[in-house]
Amino acid sequence: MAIYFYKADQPYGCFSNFSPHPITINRIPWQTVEHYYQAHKLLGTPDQPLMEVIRQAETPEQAASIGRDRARTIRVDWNTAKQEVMWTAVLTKFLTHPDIQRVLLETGEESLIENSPKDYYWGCGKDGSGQNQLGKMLMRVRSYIRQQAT
Ligand SMILES: Nc1c(N[C@@H]2O[C@H](COP(=O)(O)O)[C@@H](O)[C@H]2O)[nH]c(=O)[nH]c1=O
Repeated sequence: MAIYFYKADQPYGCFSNFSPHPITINRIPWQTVEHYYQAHKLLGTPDQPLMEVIRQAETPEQAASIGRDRARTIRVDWNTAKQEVMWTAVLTKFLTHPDIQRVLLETGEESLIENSPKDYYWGCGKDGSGQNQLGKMLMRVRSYIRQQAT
C-alpha cells in the first residue's frame, strides 16, 4: 500500500519538508529542509542577503512565503539546481535524525507519495497526475541509506 504524506502534523509527517527536524550543512544550521530549500532559490542573485532572512524565519511556512514571493528574481538555473539542493537537504535530514531514519527504513519498498493538492512537481497534485519528485527522492534516500549500511 502506497504511503501518502503531506502536512507535518499528519501521518508520516516526518517526511514533510516542513517537519521540525533541523539540519546543518557546511556548518550552517537550518531549522527545516524547507528553510534550506527556499533560501537556495536566491543563491548568487542580487537578493542573496535575503537567504539569511529565510534562514531565520520563525516557521517553514514563513520561509516558504518569502521564497515564493514573485517580487524576487530567483536564480536562473533553479529548475535544474533544485533537485540537488533538495537531495542534499533531505539526505542530511535522514542521516541526522535516527528516529525518522527508522520510520523511513521501516516503510520497506512501499511507494511514498507527497499528497500535495497544489504541487505537481514535488507532489502528486490534486488529481494524482503530478510527478511526486519528493516521494521519489525519499525512496532514493531510503535506498542510499540501506546501501551505506551494507
Ligand atoms: N509540505 C508542504 C508543502 N510542500 C513543499 O513545498 C515545497 C515546494 O515549494 P515551491 O518550490 O516553492 O513550490 C516542497 O518542499 C514541497 O515538499 N507546501 C506547503 O505549502 N505546505 C506544506 O505543508
